[in-house]
Amino acid sequence: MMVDVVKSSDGMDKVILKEPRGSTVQVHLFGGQVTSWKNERAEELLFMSSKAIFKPPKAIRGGIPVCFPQFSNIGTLEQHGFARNRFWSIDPDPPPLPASSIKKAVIDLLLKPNEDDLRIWPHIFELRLRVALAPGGDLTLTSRVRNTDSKPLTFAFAFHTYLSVSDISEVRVEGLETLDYLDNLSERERFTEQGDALTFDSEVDRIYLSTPTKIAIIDHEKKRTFVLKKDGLPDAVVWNPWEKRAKAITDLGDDDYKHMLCVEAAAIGKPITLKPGEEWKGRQELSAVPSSYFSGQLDPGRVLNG
Ligand SMILES: O=P(O)(O)OC[C@H]1O[C@H](O)[C@H](O)[C@@H](O)[C@@H]1O
Repeated sequence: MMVDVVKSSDGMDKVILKEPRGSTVQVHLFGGQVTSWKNERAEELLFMSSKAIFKPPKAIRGGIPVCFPQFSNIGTLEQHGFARNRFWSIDPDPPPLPASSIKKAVIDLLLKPNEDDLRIWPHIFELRLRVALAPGGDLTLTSRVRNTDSKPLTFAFAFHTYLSVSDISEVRVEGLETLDYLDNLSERERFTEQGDALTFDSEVDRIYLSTPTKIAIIDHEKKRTFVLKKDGLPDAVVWNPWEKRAKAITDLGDDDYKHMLCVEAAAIGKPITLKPGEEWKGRQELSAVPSSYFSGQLDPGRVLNG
């Protein structure tokens, strides 16, 4: 297991995690943002925009930005909250790892409010992000928010995960059937998903409420399935901007929408409230499974129930 800190003169310091079979993860201290996750064949599993800007103070378009303490424009703060636009620090003395994590490459990042943050959001807190790469390449993100203030703290949270897909028209998402969702494209009106798996042929921007803990994202062309497991994050956002909106997003290439899908473990429908001294924990675990793993037969039922 290797953890390297790479200093950079442009302020974009990053951490590289490596496991013996060759998978790697890259985390930028700006935004506490995972910007790359590669399997042992060095294939990138996360989407990064062809026009991504690696320059503060704007969040990087791709990878896994953290939305905290607000999701989208649901609140008075900047879109998706300020955490993704701040410099985080490395915790040199993190709490001990559970025995099951001993073989992982791990880094703990911390975000505490600065004076500007306190002016716009008067709450003292500590947000810890643990990024862990397991032998074999599974990527686990664990966030902990501790209320270190003397009054209650209420927030929303999302791991805004941009998955890399070969062709969005060939992608299917399983695990969200029959659930209720808020449609961001119609003023967050509540709808119920029909029985079929989710496929894509136009813009999608939905907050699925109280989802199962496993979601499968099946990329037919690549013969690859991403399995997203989550804990403490009841909701799941699914977003693809499609052609027209992609063109309006300055740091997204015109055709980039074809190769990305955001599936985001989140707590939005019921914001989290912590009493003074309390701590909340949310976890998102990602694995990429080749379809040949299921003897050439993609069987998302097995992925979801296994
Ligand atoms: O452009 P950003 O602020 O990064 O937001 C990108 C997208 O994030 C989420 O997925 C929201 O549901 C979308 O409504 C939003 O467009």
